[in-house]
Amino acid sequence: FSDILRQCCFGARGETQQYSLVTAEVGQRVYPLVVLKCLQARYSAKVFYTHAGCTLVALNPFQPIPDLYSLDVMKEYHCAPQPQEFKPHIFIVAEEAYRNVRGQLVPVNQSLVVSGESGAGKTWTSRCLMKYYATVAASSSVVKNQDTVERIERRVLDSNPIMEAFGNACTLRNNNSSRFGKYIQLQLDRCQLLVGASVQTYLLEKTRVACQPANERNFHIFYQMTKGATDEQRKEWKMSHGQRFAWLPNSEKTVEGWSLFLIFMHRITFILHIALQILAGILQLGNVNFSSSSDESQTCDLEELSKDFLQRAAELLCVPAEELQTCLRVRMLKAGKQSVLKPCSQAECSVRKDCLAKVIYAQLFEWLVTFINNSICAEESTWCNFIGVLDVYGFECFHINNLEQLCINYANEKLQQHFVAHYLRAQQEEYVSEGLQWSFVKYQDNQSCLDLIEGSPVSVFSLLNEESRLNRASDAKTLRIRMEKELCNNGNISWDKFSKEPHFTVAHYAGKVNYRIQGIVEKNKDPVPPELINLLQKSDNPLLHQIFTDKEADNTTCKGLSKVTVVSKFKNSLESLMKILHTTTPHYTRCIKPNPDCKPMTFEKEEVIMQLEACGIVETIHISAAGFPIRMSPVIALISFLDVEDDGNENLRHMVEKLLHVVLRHEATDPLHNLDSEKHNSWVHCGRTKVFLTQSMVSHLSVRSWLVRKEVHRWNRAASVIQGTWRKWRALAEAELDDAKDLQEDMPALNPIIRERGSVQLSNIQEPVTVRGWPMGLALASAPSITVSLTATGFQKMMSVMASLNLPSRKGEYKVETNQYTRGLASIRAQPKGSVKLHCQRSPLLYADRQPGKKCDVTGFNEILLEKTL
Ligand SMILES: Nc1ncnc2c1ncn2[C@@H]1O[C@H](COP(=O)(O)OP(=O)(O)OP(=O)(O)O)[C@@H](O)[C@H]1O
Repeated sequence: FSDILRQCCFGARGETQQYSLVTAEVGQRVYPLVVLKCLQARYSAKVFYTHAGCTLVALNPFQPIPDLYSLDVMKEYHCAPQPQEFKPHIFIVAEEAYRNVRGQLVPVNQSLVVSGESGAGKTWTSRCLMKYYATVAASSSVVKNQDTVERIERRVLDSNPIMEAFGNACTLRNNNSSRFGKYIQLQLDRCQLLVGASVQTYLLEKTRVACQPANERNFHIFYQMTKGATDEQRKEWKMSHGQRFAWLPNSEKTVEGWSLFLIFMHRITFILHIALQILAGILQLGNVNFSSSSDESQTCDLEELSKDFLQRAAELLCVPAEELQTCLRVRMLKAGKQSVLKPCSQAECSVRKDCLAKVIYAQLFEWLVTFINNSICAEESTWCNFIGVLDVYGFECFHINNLEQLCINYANEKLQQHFVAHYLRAQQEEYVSEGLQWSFVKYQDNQSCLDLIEGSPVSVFSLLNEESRLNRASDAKTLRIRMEKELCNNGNISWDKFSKEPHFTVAHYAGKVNYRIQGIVEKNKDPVPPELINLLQKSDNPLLHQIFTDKEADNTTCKGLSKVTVVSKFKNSLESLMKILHTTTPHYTRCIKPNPDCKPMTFEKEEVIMQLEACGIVETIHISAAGFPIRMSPVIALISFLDVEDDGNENLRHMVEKLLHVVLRHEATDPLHNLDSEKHNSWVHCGRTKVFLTQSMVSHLSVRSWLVRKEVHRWNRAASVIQGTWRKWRALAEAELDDAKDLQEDMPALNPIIRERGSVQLSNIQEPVTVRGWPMGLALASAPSITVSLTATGFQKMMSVMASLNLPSRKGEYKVETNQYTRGLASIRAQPKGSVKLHCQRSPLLYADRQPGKKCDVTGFNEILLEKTL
């Protein structure tokens, strides 16, 4: 957590290693809010990337940001000796992974996990990463082949628009939404040059082919085809002029990826032409409608216009029209070894038509991925390492959630578990390297939720599969009762018995989600009538014939479509993905969508906080808080806690530890006074380079004399921890100029903080504020606006310090010359009714409504440093 705020406040990782955020007396609830505020402040300052521990948070600006991803910026990050000291950027993640490969650190292979909800910027981020590698890992010595062989980097990048055309669609949440997950493996040779790539896809939303949610669209490729077809192609695709397609709603909108499609059409190979012909067949199929039949024993008739559409579909799919019609209208029932033909109802005909379109599209997409892989994948002997980019759907929770959401959220649970394990390990490693004797109490992970979904012997998946195997229509209520009975021991599942629609609720790490049971088994079976497969296998279209015949040999897909359920297939592919992830060094990027309407520069807090929870940032904070969330260098600890300077004493850290305990024990008014020292020992640890404090220590420190009731910036925390008093502060303030010089010598380390000030926001430090001179001064110097409540006495003391500084005064007015750190001219002026204002030429510094006997508010108390140095 300290990392988060360190980054939130100061931008670059590592830059202010020795400082940490200390939020005193804040419950865990407050942490995400602090993160939220920081992200908001950074967003409004047009800073879109923020490091949060081992994660990069990427806020979507929803507008092009000039020069943020330019070639020069890429080079800058690539060539920097310490890129992590630059402003947070996706290129830091990219470069870090690349350097890991170059350094051959084990595990050498890397995974860049990009997640977030729809429209958050995953695809954009993945593209940036790929462009980065295509640039920095490009071979400069391929010139010899350049004329004949397309450079591999280009080919990898060019495959993107093709995949997006087939797999992306315009949805309510994103005009260019990827309707599948993907893991792109960038293959590097011994010299870490990009020599190839391969793509693995997950869970294509094939239902979209035949059924588009209201106000959404079908896959881009269909619109690109209908808009871009030449007369010749129209003829080839049997599209009449101005023909409307039932499966292409909202055709009037602009077509995504249009210009890229034109390029694609130029380069298209013969086989892709054939693929487009199949797609044209699907479109014609979508216009086929059946009328209802009054007699169940009779087949449904085709509507008049549909005859022509069916004929065209059959021709494009290269299957006999008669057979196609029969397959759609008649189903085959098996009774033992006998088969019986039964006419389908109108609704069943429609389901079969949709099913045909879906199975063709899904298989075609799979074929396309293989086709692309064949063109970009390097020979195994030529590459030795890889960097994988995983672009997956984020956690989803809609009003109605179906099997698709269950699969997506299950994948997210898996990734979250992987992330938490990695994060815990990283934390643990840091403690070990710092020499801390401490081990994590087993963290409450999400294993029980995963057990609920995929575990054995009984789980949601196992029950769904059992139900799917039964040769009968499934009944939602019965399934719900069964689930309730079998899964009642798992605390992650619950039911609302009074709900009209049978459903179950899963408590995911990111929140509870209700899943509808109605239709879930059918979706899981995803049945494809064998008649349809037989028909496609007989197709004269070479591609269609090939993909469906090949699939027959592959028992897990086509033939097995009736056997291998959706959840089993998904679970298997996810398991292989996890296996790969486990063998790589992961890097996490969480994309956040700052508003649901994709408006530029609009930050809606509720939206963001939900996503912070869903992407596991909140969880990370909790894990961090379970360890030592506060870290500071011994120097700063000394400066902050005691009046000790870093004199190079080799036992510095022991001294700090000792002194810290002394301070803690001798604070008479502090409740820590009554606590045994054993406990103290577990709260403060001095590592090799940093002092570590636990969260509980922060809470205790904050209880009374160091009471800090709201979110407080780390500097104030340091200041309030200080044992000093106004008197001491005054003494310091009165010290000779030498003292000020000493201070200035110590300043270089702190200067960056002062320079970086601007994102610090504080409110309400309650009395008594124990200011012991310059750390507080620095704290204040680094904050542009702080509200501090002081007692009237405290205020008077401050005034007397002012007076003791011999500030030139006129009647009721003090003038203060500021020093190099504060710059500007300040003055304290008596205000009517006893209030006092401190003015500064550069910014209003201090405002106090002085109400004798009551607390006063002092606003903009940010440049007190000047008193000290004066
Ligand atoms: N860094 C960025 N700078 C400018 N615009 C961006 C950036 N990231 C995202 N966008 C904008 O946001 C839109 C949505 O982003 P993107 O398609 O990457 O989302 P996604 O997370 O992949 O969504 P989905 O899951 O629906 O595919 C992009 O089309 C682009 O206009």
